[in-house]
Amino acid sequence: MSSGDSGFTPLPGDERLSTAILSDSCDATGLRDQVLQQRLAPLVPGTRAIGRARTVRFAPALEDDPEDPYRDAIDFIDGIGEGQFVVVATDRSNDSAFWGELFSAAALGSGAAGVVTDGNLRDTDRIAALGFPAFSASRRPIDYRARMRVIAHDVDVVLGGVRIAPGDLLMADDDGAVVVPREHEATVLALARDRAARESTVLAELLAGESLRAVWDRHRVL
Ligand SMILES: O=C([O-])CC(=O)C(=O)O
Ligand SMILES: [Mg+2]
Repeated sequence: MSSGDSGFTPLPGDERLSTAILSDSCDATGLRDQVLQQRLAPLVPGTRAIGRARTVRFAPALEDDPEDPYRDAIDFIDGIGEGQFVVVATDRSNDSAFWGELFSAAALGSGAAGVVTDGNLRDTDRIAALGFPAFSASRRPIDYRARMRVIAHDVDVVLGGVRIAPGDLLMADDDGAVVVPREHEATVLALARDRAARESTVLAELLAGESLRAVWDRHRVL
C-alpha cells in the first residue's frame, strides 16, 4: 500500500468491536494465528484503536548521519494518512526508544489511529496527555540515534510472531492486538459486527438474571 491509501473508516456500532471479538471472528474464518503473542500494552488503560497498518522496520546501527539523523523517520511519518495505524517493528529491541511525543503529535495531526511497537516508547506522560493511542512492549527514555535506524518502511513486518502487511486491519486494546489480513477483512468484519451485536443482547439478558445455560443455548455466543 502506498502512503496515500485510505485508512479504515469505522461504522456506527464499531465501538463495540474488541480484539476478543475480532479474534473469535478470525478463528471462525479459519485464521487461528492472528493475535500477537506478545501483549503490547496501551500507555493508558482502556485505550483501543483500529486502523490500517502502516509499517516501519528498525535494526541496530552504530552510526547515524549527523546532518539529518531522523531523515528516514521524518519521511515515513510525513507520509502517514488518515486512519493508519503505525506499526514500528524492532525485533523486540530494548536498545532505545522508537517513538515519542513529537512523532505522536505529527501522526495525530495526520489523523493516524495510533502506534504499536514491540520496542519502547518515550515521553510517555506526554503521549498520554496528547490522547494518542500508543501500545508498546515497554518504555525507555533513550534516543535511537547511532543505536538503531530505519531499514525499511511499507513492507511486511513480523510483530509478536504475526506477519503484518501494509494495509492489513489492525486492532489493539487492553487485551492485546489482532491483525486481519486485507483479503479476509470483509468476511472477518461482517462476522465481528454480527457477533458484537449478539454479545450486546447476551449481556443484557445475563444482567437481567437469565441463566448462562439459557442464554448460551439461545445465542451460542460467549
Ligand atoms: O524516540 C524519538 O527519538 C522520538 C521522540 O523523542 C519524539 O517523538 O518526541
Ligand atoms: Mg521526544
